[in-house]
Amino acid sequence: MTEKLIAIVPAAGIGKRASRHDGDVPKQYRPLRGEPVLRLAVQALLADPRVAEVRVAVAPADCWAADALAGLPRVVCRPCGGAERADTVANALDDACEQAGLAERDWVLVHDAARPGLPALALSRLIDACLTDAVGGLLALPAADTVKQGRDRVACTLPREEIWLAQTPQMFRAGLLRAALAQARAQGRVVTDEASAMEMMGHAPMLVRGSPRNAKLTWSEDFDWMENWG
Ligand SMILES: Nc1ccn([C@@H]2O[C@H](COP(=O)(O)OP(=O)(O)OP(=O)(O)O)[C@@H](O)[C@H]2O)c(=O)n1
Ligand SMILES: C[C@](O)(CO)[C@H](O)COP(=O)(O)O
Repeated sequence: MTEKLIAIVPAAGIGKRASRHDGDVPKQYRPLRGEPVLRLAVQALLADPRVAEVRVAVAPADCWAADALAGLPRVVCRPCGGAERADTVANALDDACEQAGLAERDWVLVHDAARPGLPALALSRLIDACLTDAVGGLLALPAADTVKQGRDRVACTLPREEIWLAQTPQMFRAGLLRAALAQARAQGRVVTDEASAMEMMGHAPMLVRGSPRNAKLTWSEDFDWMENWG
């Protein structure tokens, strides 16, 4: 592999939906099976030796990341957090270019700090698929249930063959992703994942099968079932 592959982990969120009380630590620092969620997410990325470095983007006033990441190899923690997830990722990409010489054609895996269960096989499936692709792609799960559209009442039933639920990591070339996030920001559009920004530029990211184990901790009760998942 001639181009470098690095990972960026946005970890600057406050975890509002997962907090039980005012003053709770953000969800990425809460323990799951005895380890901070962020540490588990970073370890999952480090499991693939092709990942040269994991750059964790935290809020400028963060006071938990250093402990959560202590002793892990190939990890850099940077105060790049922004107002929205996309701002954190864009800041971290700029920082990686300036600070670590990340080049336009290098590959970047963006992975949520709040996804501690990424299986090694799913990660290597994504990397294998994207390395030979012009654009890149993302892990996602095909819809398993019948899919309804509507708010309080069903407006229609959608063809589930075309519905995928986006996960992370999402893997793109650094230059293309930077341009896509900059364009979304300039147009005032808030994107919730990297693929959305790429789509707005006319690209069609590859859908690579993810894993139910790679679920995101979003709500407080997610900690209960993930803790007990054998
Ligand atoms: N300004 C932000 C917002 C989110 N994230 C990160 O993006 C990931 C996925 O976001 P989400 O689950 O929405 O986390 P939060 O924004 O923290 O959750 P909430 O919306 O409930 O506050 C998390 O690892 C979170 O730390 C980030 O780095 N910077
Ligand atoms: C990027 C993401 O994990 C894809 O599913 C997700 O969109 C991020 O979380 P949010 O709840 O949309 O903020």
